[in-house]
Order: sequence, then C-alpha cells, then structure tokens
Amino acid sequence: MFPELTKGHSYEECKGTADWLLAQTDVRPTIGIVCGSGLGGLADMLKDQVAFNYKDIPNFPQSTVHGHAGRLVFGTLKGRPCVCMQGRFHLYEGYTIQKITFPMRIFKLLGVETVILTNAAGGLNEDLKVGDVMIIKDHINIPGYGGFNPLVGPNDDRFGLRFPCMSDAYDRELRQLAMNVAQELGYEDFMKEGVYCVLGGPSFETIAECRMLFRLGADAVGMSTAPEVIVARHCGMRVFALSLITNQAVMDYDSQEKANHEEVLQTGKQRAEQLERLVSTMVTRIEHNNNYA
Ligand SMILES: O=P(O)(O)O[C@@H]1C[C@H](O)[C@@H](CO)O1
Ligand SMILES: Nc1nc2[nH]cnc2c(=O)[nH]1
Repeated sequence: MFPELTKGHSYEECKGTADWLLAQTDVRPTIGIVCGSGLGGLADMLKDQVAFNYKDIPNFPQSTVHGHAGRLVFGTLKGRPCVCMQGRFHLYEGYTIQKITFPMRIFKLLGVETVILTNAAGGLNEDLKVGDVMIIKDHINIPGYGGFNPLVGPNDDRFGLRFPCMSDAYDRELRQLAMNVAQELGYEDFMKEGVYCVLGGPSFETIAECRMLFRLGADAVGMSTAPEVIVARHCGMRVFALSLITNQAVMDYDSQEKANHEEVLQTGKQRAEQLERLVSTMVTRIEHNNNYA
C-alpha cells in the first residue's frame, strides 16, 4: 500500500540508518539540534565531534542550499550528548515531504528526547526587527492545506498515532526556559515570541501574500521547520523552535526592499554567537524525559 510514500523512509529503513550511525559512534544523544540557514555554527559548539557527511549516511538526502553544510555532527555540549544537523532539507529542493522530515525519525531512533530547531525567517509583524530571535509558539502549515503533510500515507504505529495532536506542539516549559535564559544573558531586547508560517518556497513572498499571512495570524514566514515539528511530535519528542528574523517581509508597494538569501546568511552571521550561547545554555538545563508526548 502507498509504496511511493514509504520508499526510502519506512520504519525498517529508518532503523537501518539509525543503527548504522549508532555503530559508528559511542555518543548516545538525547538532544537533537537542527541548524537553519546561516546558523550552522551551532554544530561547531559540540565537543569530541564525530561527524558524517550526509552523502555517506545510508538513505540520507543531500543538502543543496548555500548555508547548509550537509553534515550530521555528534558530540557533547557542556557534557550533554547531542546530535546536530548542520543543514536541513526543504520542499523546494525537490524532495518529498516525507524525505525532508526523515531525519526526525532518525533522531527518535537514536534516542533523542528533545529537538531544538532553528530557522531563518522574514518578519511580517512590524514589532519584529532584523536580528530579533522569535521563539515559535505555534505554526501555520500552508502546504498542509494542499495535502503536503509529512504524515500522509500509511501510519506506522511504532512511530506514533494516526491523528496526532498539534495544539501543544511547541513545548511551553522550553519556551519559558528560553525566555529565562535570554533574560540571564541580557538578550531580552531581541527575544520575542510569535507564530511561524511555512510556505513551500523557493520564491520569496509577494507583497499581497505577506499582507495576507500577517492577517491570518503569522508573525514570521519561512520555508521549513513546521513539517519537521509535525514528525517530531508524532513520535513523541519535545520540541523547541526559534526563528532568527533575517529580513523584514516587504508589506508596502512603495518599498525598495527586496528579500534575498545573502541578507539571510549575513544576519545569521551577526547573531551567531548569541544564538550559540542561548542554545548551549538551554541544553545544560533541559531535563531528561521519557517519551513525553
Ligand atoms: O532552513 P531555513 O528555514 O533556515 O532556510 C530559510 C528558508 C530558505 O531555505 C532560505 C531563504 O533564504 O532560508
Ligand atoms: N519564505 C521566506 N523564507 C525566508 N527565510 C528567510 N527570510 C525569509 C522570507 O522572507 N520568506
């Protein structure tokens, strides 16, 4: 049944990839991190690294986007065992939505309990400035309205329920932890919270689209994260996600601004150090949990 929808990412294939990785390293990660565009420096924080190029990992897709190195890095962060995706996959690269979210199931089978996702996003809400960090409290999954949901196809109960709840997708305690850590580090001026909206990309939005998305309740717009969150929650991992606001979405027909990937990467560089400190401090304070769902 639906062979195309499970090809390359069935339970057995996910298990094969996870077991292959576990055989290559002694690190047993409980925290998984996904680096967004220009935010790959987060992986460099890991100590005693064991790193794999995606092309060498069985069943793994390849990164094709500038600013996504394409490495899976195991190591410890302030003593906590972690695994970090230095580069993620996007729908616009031509992969199926099941393929772009495959690494979340690998995380689960590696023993990951908590996933921290980062992304670059355009600010729709004028309260968000370039360089702000938006803790994601909820998402709007626009491709999902057209049937692009990573859980489409046969449900494998070994991963999770056929109809998983998403109203608690973004863990409240982890959001509070992020705010507390940000306050301690003196980052409160650029820490915000809001709703992330995912589109398929790769074109940036038109002015009319930006205006519509803001009216729908989105604070920031991007091209990733929500599908990964759906799969991570489906298999019972806790989720924390943040957007670095790398550009302000163009909402005004008189504006001369034009969204572009270079600006996205540049803003990532400017905030890299603070984001690394925020995430690494959070990691030291995340408690173990068993299959919290
Ligand atoms: O992987 P993320 O969501 O951080 O990447 C964003 C969306 C596009 O891939 C790219 C546009 O500049 O950045
Ligand atoms: N869709 C979208 N993705 C982004 N990633 C970084 N900035 C943007 C943006 O303005 N729109």
